[in-house]
Amino acid sequence: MDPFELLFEQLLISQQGRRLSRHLLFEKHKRSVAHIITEQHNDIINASYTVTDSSPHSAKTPLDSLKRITLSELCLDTVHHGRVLVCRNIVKPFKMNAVQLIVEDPIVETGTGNSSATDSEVVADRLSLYNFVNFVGWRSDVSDCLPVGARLLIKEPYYKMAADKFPMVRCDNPGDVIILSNEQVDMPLLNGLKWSDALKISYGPVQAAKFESSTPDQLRFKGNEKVKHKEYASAIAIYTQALALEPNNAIVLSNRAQAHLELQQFRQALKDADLALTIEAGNIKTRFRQAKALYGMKRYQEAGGVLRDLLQANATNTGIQDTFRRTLERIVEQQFGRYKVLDVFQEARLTHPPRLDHADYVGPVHVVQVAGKGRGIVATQDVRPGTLLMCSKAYAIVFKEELAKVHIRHIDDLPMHKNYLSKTYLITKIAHRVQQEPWTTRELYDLYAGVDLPPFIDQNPEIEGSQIDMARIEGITLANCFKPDNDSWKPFAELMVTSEEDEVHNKLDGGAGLWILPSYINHSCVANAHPIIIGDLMFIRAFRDIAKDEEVCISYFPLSPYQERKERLQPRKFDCQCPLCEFERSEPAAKHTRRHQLLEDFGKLVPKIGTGSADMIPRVESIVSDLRKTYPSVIPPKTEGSRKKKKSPKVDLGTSILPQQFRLALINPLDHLGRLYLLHNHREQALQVFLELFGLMPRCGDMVQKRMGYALAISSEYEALGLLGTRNQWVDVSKKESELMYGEDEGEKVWAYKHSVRMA
Ligand SMILES: C[S@@+](CC[C@H](N)C(=O)[O-])C[C@H]1O[C@@H](n2cnc3c(N)ncnc32)[C@H](O)[C@@H]1O
Repeated sequence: MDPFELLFEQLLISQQGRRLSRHLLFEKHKRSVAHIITEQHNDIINASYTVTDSSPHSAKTPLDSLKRITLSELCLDTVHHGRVLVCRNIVKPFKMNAVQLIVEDPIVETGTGNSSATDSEVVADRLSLYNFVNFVGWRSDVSDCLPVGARLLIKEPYYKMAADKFPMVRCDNPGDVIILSNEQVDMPLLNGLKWSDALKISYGPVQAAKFESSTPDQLRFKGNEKVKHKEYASAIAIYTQALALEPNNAIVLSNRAQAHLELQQFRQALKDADLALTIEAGNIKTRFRQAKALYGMKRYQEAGGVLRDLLQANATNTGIQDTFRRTLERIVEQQFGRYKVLDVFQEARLTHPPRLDHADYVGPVHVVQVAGKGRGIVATQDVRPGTLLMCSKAYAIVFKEELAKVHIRHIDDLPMHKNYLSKTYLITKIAHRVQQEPWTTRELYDLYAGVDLPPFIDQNPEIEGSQIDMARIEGITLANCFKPDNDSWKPFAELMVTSEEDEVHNKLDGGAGLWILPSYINHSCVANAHPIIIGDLMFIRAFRDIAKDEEVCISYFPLSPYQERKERLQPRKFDCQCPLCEFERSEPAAKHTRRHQLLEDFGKLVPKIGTGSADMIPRVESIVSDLRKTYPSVIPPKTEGSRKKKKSPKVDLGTSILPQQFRLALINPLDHLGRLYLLHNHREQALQVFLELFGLMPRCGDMVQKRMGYALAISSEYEALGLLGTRNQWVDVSKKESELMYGEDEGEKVWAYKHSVRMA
């Protein structure tokens, strides 16, 4: 450390706990910027989010009712309810975990021509804007959005001691920060206030009251440059400055619409395109942008109308043709629930990350109150197995492949589950979406947020401004997120407890996503519906007949023995009342204990079974035999004699769900036994085991997927025995299960595709 730095450090330490002087504020700021530049963290996505307390502050009082407070009046460790801080940014801000600025108070004009303070006496302090998720990674300069001289209003500011033991003004909710535009300088709150001349001294001829002095054209070119470099947020900020000078500039409006489209801010894009078209109605580029915005907002019919008009005048434009074709496909999906599932699968394999362009569909279901469960979903008519109940695109999603670049940075004493990369990143993504699209806040905040948070009660159909309530977003995420997985379904329910566990889980972290309508579906171990996630789309189909007004349930985890299911539900704090749970609860406790013991013994054998040693066969057979004895009506295993007859048993499609059929503890050991038999060429025994396994698995939850696999394994064994008729019968059974999962039209196609992919 050079002598100057040492001296500086000592100075800081001696000042700890006290407000930093302007000079030290600037020094500290400069050092942080230098640190960011050296570390070059721009490509790392910082997934940290932060809440100040268990319930982070977000101001609810309207601005008009707030009274001004100055920096010098702020008290430590206090949220200043009913107050608003008027301040001005005096540095190029940077972003680490938060956007960091230095702000100063205005000067009060006394009316005598004198001011209440001289420039050098004006109080300045640090302002940290957390959860400003516009930018990912670290940025040494974010002055495009918060330029030097920008005037800010901070609603109900929180003044606290930062980790470095110096105070700062901290704001957790971006909705509490108002960046004043040039036009807003006349608001009553600013009456009698003026700003010091210090900026001119530090930054040369900066106009303290203006963002930048350029012509609209200069700003447009500058904005276009930002677009070229894909810096869309900055481009929007610059176009906005241009529009402040020339509000009816149709080109700038149209360009800003394009920048919004790039950021998927469709509503803003539409607003700009609509306005630009009132000025210049015939502009094809702007009309096309308008259509794209409508498409992005899932207003496919309207988008189709605009595109049809455009095509009449521009029949050969391939871009418009392609968007029109896609729009028609979306209309069929949205209105009739007709998806080309196989195409969706292939799209998911080819798109990285697989965020797919498809419509949402709401089938014959709606949300109602369900006794003892809060809200739930019921069928609005009788539905058949395989019927698509809904298809939903994730509100936000993090795929496994995106995690490599994600980084978690610890700020406060974060609870351990926040170390779980994908959940943490998902929470910041959700916050980002709320910030970008505040009109989606209501549908998000209406979701169940866990036992500790009361229902969201803001009655506004559209919540004004962005209300980033990180505690609520966190609660909603933890209560409702699923793990994405092509062709799988695993809901994501576990909570992290220890750091060692986090380590293990981080390695297994497969991403996380939040889907709005599916979040209303309650759990049943013997669920009648099942979600399949392809890319960021969740398809939910009925697996059995569901009567009108019957509740639609999915299983939140794979079907497993009672004890395991009970443990999986424990963090969710409810007891499942499904017929299977009730049946198993009614069994004598001794049976559960015995099964549990046998499964533990089996668990210890698994590593040895993995070696494939033939010695393991009698050991597993013995455990299976003992497990059978713990169930009431055990089907006797086939005798050697009956197997010799090579008669195929009747195909049981398992459509009835009787709790007594569930001999779940047998599944895993039998699966291993079947594989061991195959490995040692005891094919007939393997066949008997697969047949039994198929019979053990009723049509619910993950069992359907497994039934498809076992039916196929059975068909291979019959083929080996030369019983081709029976083989074909089992191939058909396997395809039938696929139809349940992917629909009658597409089930067989997907089945063929999946098996060819598996073999490739
Ligand atoms: C994904 S949400 C389902 C929708 C929720 N019921 C609501 O009102 O928004 C999960 C929460 O619903 C409740 N829940 C789900 N299944 C349940 C069941 N079988 N019995 C009781 N409560 C259940 C639990 O509170 C659970 O944490």
